[in-house]
Amino acid sequence: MLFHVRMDVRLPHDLDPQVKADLVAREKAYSQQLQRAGKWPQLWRIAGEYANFSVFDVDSAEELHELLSALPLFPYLDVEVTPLVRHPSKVD
Ligand SMILES: O=C(O)C[C@H]1C=CC(=O)O1
Repeated sequence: MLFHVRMDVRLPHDLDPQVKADLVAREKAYSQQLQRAGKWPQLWRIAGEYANFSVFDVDSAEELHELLSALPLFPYLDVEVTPLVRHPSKVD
């Protein structure tokens, strides 16, 4: 199942810089682990925003929820999920 996910990162302005650096480093490592596993095949920065458009390829909505909830930045993310289905006009 494919899901389009928009994540807006909302880190507090007064967050300790060391805590922020650690969170971002752990987020990067976790996201790259999921990308290598094929679970997170698309990751794009939205130009001019601290936000991304992603596509997740997972077995279920429950799995997507598990993966997203485990993101180190999850407490600081606004997340919008859109389930995707194949378009009838899509050429293979
Ligand atoms: O920066 C972001 O968009 C948030 C998040 C998504 C992947 C990652 O490494 O950080």
